[in-house]
Amino acid sequence: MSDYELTYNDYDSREKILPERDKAYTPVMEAIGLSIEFGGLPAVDDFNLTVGRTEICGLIGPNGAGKTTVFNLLTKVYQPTRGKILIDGRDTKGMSTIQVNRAGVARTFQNIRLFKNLSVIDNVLIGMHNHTHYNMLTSTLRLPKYWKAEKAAREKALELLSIFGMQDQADAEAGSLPYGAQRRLEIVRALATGPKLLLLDEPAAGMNPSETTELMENIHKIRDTFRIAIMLIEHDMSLVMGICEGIAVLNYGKIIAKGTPEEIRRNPVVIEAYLGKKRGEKQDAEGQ
Ligand SMILES: Nc1ncnc2c1ncn2[C@@H]1O[C@H](COP(=O)(O)OP(=O)(O)OP(=O)(O)O)[C@@H](O)[C@H]1O
Repeated sequence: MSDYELTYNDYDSREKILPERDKAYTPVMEAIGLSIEFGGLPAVDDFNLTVGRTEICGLIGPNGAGKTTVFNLLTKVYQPTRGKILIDGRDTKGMSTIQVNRAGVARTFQNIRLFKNLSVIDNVLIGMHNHTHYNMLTSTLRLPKYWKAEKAAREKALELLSIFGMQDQADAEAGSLPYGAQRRLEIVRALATGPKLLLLDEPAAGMNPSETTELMENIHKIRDTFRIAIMLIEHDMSLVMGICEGIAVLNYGKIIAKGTPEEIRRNPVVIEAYLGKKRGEKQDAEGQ
């Protein structure tokens, strides 16, 4: 048995890759023995992962490995067959997608899901409204408290848009934005829900290299400004290796390695299962 096999799912070893600064705090997310089956086939199998409060963590693996399913479990789109998820130390068993969002988990999707006919700022305000507190009467009668809350929400939305330099596009129709800007808007909308853990599903998909570099800077900026954790699924290895502090590698629903970018890069199991497969795919393509 190799060293890697010994440590895959060893609970204590999961703490070892947390950034030093996060070790004294309750992890923002702990998945323990998380599993889900579809039609008797495991899509995610005994998934164990701890994410530190301010960590940028990558989830990588070949197509169909189970990465998006993990995000769907963390956001309660699916309930697990076995195992549990703690958010900020709190068991999320039985929570709905809205409840887990209120508990601090927000996400973006592989395929952009904006309200394309609404303005940029309205898309952000929708994210915020889950968390705006005034009663039906205040809202229906447009009482002063309503206008005060709306003004504060608008100011906050503009501030969030300014992270990506998008405040001047606030009134543009979301669907009219270029592709990269729509992806950035999705991140702003997720941030508007005030998450402790932001899940980004392939944030760099379809972006050109300069947009990707800018995105990497912005992911850092978001983490540093809001002091939150970010977990991302990404096929762009330069982005993953460039910004993630901890990386987990999935293959056929199982974690086959966890470690720092450097550890992952030289892990023979990963090279075989993931990078090796890519090389094989490339050879197939070249052979055609
Ligand atoms: N609702 C579902 N019903 C049946 N099977 C599902 C369902 N959701 C996911 N799966 C299966 O679970 C497995 C993992 O899929 P998933 O989309 O999580 O992979 P992935 O790693 O995100 O892949 P990619 O990188 O291509 O997005 C696949 O075999 C998929 O067909």
